[in-house]
Amino acid sequence: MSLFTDISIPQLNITYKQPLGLYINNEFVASSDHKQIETVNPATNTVITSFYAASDADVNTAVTAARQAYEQVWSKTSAEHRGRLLHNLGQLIVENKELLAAIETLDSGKPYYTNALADLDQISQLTTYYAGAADKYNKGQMIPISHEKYAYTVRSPYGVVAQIVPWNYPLAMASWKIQGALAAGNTIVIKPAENTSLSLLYFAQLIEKAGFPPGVVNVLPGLGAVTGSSLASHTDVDKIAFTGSTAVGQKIMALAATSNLKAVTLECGGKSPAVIFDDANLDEAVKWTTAGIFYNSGQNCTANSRLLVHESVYDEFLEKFTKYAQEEWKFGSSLDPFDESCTVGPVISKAQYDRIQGYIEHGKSQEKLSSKEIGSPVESEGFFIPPTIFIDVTAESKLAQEEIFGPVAVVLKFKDYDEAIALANNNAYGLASAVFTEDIRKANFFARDIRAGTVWINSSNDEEISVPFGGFKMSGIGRELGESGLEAYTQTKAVHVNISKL
Ligand SMILES: NC(=O)C1=CN([C@@H]2O[C@H](COP(=O)(O)OP(=O)(O)OC[C@H]3O[C@@H](n4cnc5c(N)ncnc54)[C@H](O)[C@@H]3O)[C@@H](O)[C@H]2O)C=CC1
Ligand code: BAL
Repeated sequence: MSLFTDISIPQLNITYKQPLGLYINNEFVASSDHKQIETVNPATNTVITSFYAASDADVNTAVTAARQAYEQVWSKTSAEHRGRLLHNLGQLIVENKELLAAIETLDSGKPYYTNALADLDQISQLTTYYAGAADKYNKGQMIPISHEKYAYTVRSPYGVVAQIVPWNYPLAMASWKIQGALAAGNTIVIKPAENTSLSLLYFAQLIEKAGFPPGVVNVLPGLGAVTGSSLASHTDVDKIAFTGSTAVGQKIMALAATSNLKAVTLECGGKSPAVIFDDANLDEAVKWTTAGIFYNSGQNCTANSRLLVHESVYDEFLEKFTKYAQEEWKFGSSLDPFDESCTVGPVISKAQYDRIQGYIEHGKSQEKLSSKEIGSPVESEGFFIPPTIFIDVTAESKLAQEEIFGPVAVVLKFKDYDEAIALANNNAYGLASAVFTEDIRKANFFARDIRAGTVWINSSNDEEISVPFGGFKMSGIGRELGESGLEAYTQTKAVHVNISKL
């Protein structure tokens, strides 16, 4: 199989050259065993192309390249220069914005105009942030001890870091990891999700163009259980950062522990509550929470998939929510994510489609829950699931406890603050939360009492790249974005300086 292929996207009148190889030492190569993975367009369930899948041997080759690059070049590169190369990368991202977004839509099914272009805007913003941060945040401390001794600390990069990312925000999740790790002075081996590798493979070409030396960033598409596991257990990888399901995060943490006790950052699953109190601005709450569950077809780890509503406004909220969602969150006229009217695309795969439909069927047939289909089911080869809400759900419901990761929310009722916070915390996850109230004390009591890594007050899912992101409980370990995105890729070295004369 060739290392490149031409791909056409007629909806945007684009034809481009798609890399299909592993990206090691700033060049594309075939996998050692020539194994390949097919990637499918989720809107049509048709094969787009196949690309090479990295073997254990390829992982070792890439890690060796990253190690040599770190020891011989990158560890001797100034923070100012790292920032300058990231600035170059940011300019190339802007120049390639529309094409990168189009590849993302083709491969993941996310709507081009409302989602993919917005992902690229976030990527540009965070690249600029880390380009500027590289020579500013990695400072240590000077610690005077005595007349004849002082100490200082240094924020050292880990060295070679492995990164594994999911399919819901392919290039954004990769950029959350790559840009911070580079700014902090590490070299990288990153594995995209097998069902959405095309955008990162195209993006890899920008690495060399931006001036990064060979081996600084290596991109290894491949199967999670093969390439991913190999990275997690490799003894010459100093740190691994993962975004994806909690179940896989636990496997990775175990491999990290038993291999070489490498450092770990885990961004895992969520079942985030949005709590609407009786004094909430309901129109605002509806606007934010419909986006909070239906944006990206609900494939959002911080999706507010549990709606907890005070009993006195429950019926009014449900009526407003349903009406607004029917108007704003829909497949569009042609079931095409490239259509400007599309705000809800297909879910990523047949496997995810079946998994989500399983939850919907369970809710209806096993738990006899009432549901409202915001949109109508469609006849399509694609994996389109209409936005759905289940009402009058109890805390013990399978649909209230487990992550569905699709355009499906559950609505629960509460009578007072204590019941609301108890319901909100009654879950194994703790990634994010939202609260809607006009009472500043109640809002801050909630922010204090909720066990979640992110709290949105009178909004939902409006991320900021300068604000730390990560979860409590089974939602993960560590933080990304903002200064955390640099701290996560450095470790502190303490130097004691004795100037006494014995
Ligand atoms: N906290 C966060 O920021 C995010 C969390 N997620 C969570 O991820 C899940 C959905 O994404 P998926 O891609 O299905 O997750 P997943 O865990 O199946 O896959 C994520 C990545 O892990 C890799 N992988 C799979 N098995 C592996 C193994 N045994 N060893 C090493 N790597 C392996 C996959 O190839 C992929 O690149 C949901 O639970 C979602 O909430 C997704 C995106 C962001
Ligand atoms: N919204 C970005 C975190 C995620 O991947 O879902």
